Amino acid sequence: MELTKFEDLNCSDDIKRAVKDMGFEELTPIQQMSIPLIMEGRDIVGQAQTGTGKTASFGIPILDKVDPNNKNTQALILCPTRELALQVSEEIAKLGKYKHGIKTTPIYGGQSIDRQINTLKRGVQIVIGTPGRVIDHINRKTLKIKDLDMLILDEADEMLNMGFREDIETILESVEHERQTLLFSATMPKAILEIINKYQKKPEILKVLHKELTTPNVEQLYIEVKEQDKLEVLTRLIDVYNPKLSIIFCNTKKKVDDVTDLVQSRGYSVDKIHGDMKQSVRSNVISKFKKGDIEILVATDVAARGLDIDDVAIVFNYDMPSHEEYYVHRIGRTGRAGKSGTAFTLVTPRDYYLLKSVMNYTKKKINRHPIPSISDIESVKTQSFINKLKSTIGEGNLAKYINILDNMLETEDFQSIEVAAALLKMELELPEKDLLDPVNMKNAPNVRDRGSNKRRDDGNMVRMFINIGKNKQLQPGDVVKSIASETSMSGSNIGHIDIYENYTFVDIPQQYADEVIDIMHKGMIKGNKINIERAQAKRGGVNKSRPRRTNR
Ligand SMILES: Nc1ncnc2c1ncn2[C@@H]1O[C@H](COP(=O)(O)OP(=O)(O)OP(=O)(O)O)[C@@H](O)[C@H]1O
Ligand SMILES: [Mg+2]
Repeated sequence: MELTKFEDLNCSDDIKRAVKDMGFEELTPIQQMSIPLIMEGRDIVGQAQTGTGKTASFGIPILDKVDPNNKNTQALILCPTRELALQVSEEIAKLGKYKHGIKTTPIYGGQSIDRQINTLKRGVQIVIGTPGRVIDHINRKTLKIKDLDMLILDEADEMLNMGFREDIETILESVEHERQTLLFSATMPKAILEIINKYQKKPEILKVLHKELTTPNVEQLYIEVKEQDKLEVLTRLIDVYNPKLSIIFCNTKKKVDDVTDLVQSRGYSVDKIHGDMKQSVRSNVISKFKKGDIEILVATDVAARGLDIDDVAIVFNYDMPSHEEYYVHRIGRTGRAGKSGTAFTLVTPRDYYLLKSVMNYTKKKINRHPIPSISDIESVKTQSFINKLKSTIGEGNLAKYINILDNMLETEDFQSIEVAAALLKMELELPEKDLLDPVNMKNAPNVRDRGSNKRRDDGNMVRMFINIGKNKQLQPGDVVKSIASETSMSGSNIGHIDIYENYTFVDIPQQYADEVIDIMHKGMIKGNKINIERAQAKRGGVNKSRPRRTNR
C-alpha cells in the first residue's frame, strides 16, 4: 500500500497526534520516500524542492528512534545559520511535544554559552546547532557525543562547502561507533554527491523528481533595470503588488544596510538581517517579521536557506545572486507548503549572463516583466483607496465630518469636488512625472535575449547581445572578424560595438540579424574566441574553493 497518510505511518501515536495538531494530513513526497528508510537505519541523501517538508522527513524518524531513558545526546542536527538551527529545533519540539522524556535544544553562536552548558548538563537527546558552537561545546566536553547515533546535515551542500567541511570532519572523528548520517537539501551539486561516500555508508540517494529544480508554486520573473534605477523599480513593485510580507535579497552586508535605509526613508515598514549584526538583534528582527510587525525584510544570503516564514508573498532579488544554488534557495522563501508566491529578480546588463546560467541550472524559464508604470501604481492605489472609502461610507457615523465640511464650504471659497480632490492628493501622493518612462530611458543599455528574436530597433540597425564568458580579452576587431567570417555580411556593415567584462553588444543591420542569431544558436561564432555555449557551460556546479561564509 502506498504510504500517503500519517495515520498509516509506522511510528508512535505520540508523533501522529503532534502531526495532526500541526495540521499535516498527508506525507509530502520526500517524507514518503525518506521516513521509512531512515527508520530502517539507512543512510540517505534527500533532495526535494524548497518548502516540501524536509525538516519533518528527518525530524519524525529521529523522534521515533531516540531513547528517552538515555539522557545522552543521540541525534545531532547541523544547520548553516543560527536562525535555521532555532527554527529546526522548534519544529522538532512541536513534532515531539507528546513524546515525554525527550529533550531538544538549539545551540548556536551569539547566545550565552553558560546557559547552553546548563541546558546540556541536564541531558538533551536531540541537539540542533551551528557547526562552530557545536565544536566549541565538544571541545569543552559540555556536549558529549559518545552515544551519538544520528548525524543530520540540513542544507547539506552548504554545510559541505569549504567553510564548514573541516568542522564536520572534526565532529565525525569524535564519534567512534557506527552512526547513521542523513543529508538534506533542495540543491545537491554533483561535486557534493562525489564526496558523500566519505561521510556515509551505502547511502540511498532519494530525489523527488521534477523537471525543474525550483518549486512550481513560485512565479519567476525578471526585470531589466539600470543599477541606479533599482530602488525606484523595487518600490514600484512593492506598491503595485502590495505583499503582506516580502524579503529583499542583496549580495553584501553593505548593500543590505544601504537598501534598508533607502527603503525605510521612503516610508515602508522594513528591517534587515545580516551576519554583522548582534545575535539578539537578528533574533528580534526575525521574530518581528514572523509576527508581521515588519513587512519587508532586507537580507543577505544568511536568510536564503531553510527559513520557513508563513505569508512571505514575494522574494525580490535586488541583486542577482552570484551562484545558481542561491537563487533556488532565496526564491524558495516563498511558495512553501503548497502556497503560491512570486519572485522578482532585478537584472542589470552586467547580470544577464548570470540570469541565463540560473535558467540553465534550474531548467526553468524566468519570464521578463515590464517595470510597473506610474499609471499601474495609480490604478492600484486608487482602487485600494476606493475600497477603503466604500467601507468607511458603509460604516456610517459621518455626521461629525459632514459638519466640518459644511462649515468649511460656507466660510471658504471651495467647491466640494476640490476638497475631495485635495484629500485624494494628500492620501495617494502620486508622482507627477514618470522618471523611468521609456522615453526618458533612451540611452539605457538594452539587454536582449539573443534566442528570442527580440531586438532593439534603431533605424535599420539592431542591437544584439553576445555572452562571451569571462576571461576573454576580446577586441572589437575580433568580434567584427568572427561575425563577418560566418555570415554574408562584410565587416564594414557592423555598427557600434560595446565590450564589457563578460558580454558584448553589437549593432547589426536589420537584414543580417537572422543570420547572426542563427550562428549564435549553433553555439558559436567560429574562427575566434567567442564561444557562447562553452562560455556558459563553464559556470554551474560547485566551486570547491569559494569561501562562502565571509560575505553575509
Ligand atoms: N506533510 C505536510 N503537510 C503539510 N505541511 C507540511 C508537511 N510537512 C511539512 N509541512 C510544513 O511545510 C513547511 C515547509 O517545510 P520545511 O521547512 O521542512 O521545508 P524544506 O523542504 O526543509 O524547505 P527548504 O528547502 O527551504 O529548507 C513548514 O511550515 C512545515 O511545517
Ligand atoms: Mg529545510
